Amino acid sequence: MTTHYQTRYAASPQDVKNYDTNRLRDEFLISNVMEDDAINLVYSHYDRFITGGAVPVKNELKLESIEPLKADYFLERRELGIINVGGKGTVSVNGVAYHLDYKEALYIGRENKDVSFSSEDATNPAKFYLNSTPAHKTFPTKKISREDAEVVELGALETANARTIRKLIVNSVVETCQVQMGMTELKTGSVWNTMPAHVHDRRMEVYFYFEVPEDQAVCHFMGEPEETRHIWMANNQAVISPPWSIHSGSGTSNYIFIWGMAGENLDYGDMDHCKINELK
Ligand SMILES: O=C[C@H](O)[C@@H](O)CC(=O)C(=O)O
Ligand SMILES: [Zn+2]
Repeated sequence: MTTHYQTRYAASPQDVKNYDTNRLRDEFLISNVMEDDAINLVYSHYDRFITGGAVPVKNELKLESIEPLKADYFLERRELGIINVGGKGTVSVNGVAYHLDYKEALYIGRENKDVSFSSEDATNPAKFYLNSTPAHKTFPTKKISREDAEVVELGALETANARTIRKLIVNSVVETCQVQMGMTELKTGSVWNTMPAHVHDRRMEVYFYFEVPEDQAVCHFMGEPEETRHIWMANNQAVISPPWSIHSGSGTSNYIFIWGMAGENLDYGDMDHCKINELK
């Protein structure tokens, strides 16, 4: 068995107010995303968004359906976004090979039966980060290289939030039903992401932190703007952000993270910003 999955249910902000540290982590933190020779998946009831990782080392890994989908194959009614955060690797889609270098992305449309993952070099395996959402239509599979990304510079060194946003799987770059993904890289000396924070009640979001140095951590903030909580996170961990929650982090060093979203619209800019001095 190389595929493991967990189910996470959706929670009301009224309930989450009462969660202690462990309960908050059990509901929202995804601690084991990347495991050698395994596909690890978390099926969230927020927009039925699946977060996962595939790390082929000795063997090629096949994307298999999981029980909650009640589908003959994984992408029967779903689409999939992938970003490689490891060594060079290949995603094969119905026999067509897509080579993904570090930080390159692939969008796979609905109804592709055979998807498998392999690494070029077992000593430096590919680490495929996966986000999948229900899809009503089949859009073409497309590789998105670093040059294809829409790039935005945000923040400033003075406020420790200077960062580069690379929109990889967004509707100006590739057609999707609902999944959107991109990558945000903090400049050296900058530690704050998504500050000023925002919410978008129309979409849930998942953050996956990587390139966090071994002895450092990211303190991720969640919750309604007037009722925030924090989750300390290590390298290669993901966190689910409910639609009603802010999603913003501060690291003890700089780091990179992948954001993935799904929900009501595909409008990246549709955010309700919070005033920094009004956060509680
Ligand atoms: O809804 C959009 C997402 O939260 C991220 O793209 C925000 C982000 O990467 C940042 O500001 O650092
Ligand atoms: Zn957001």
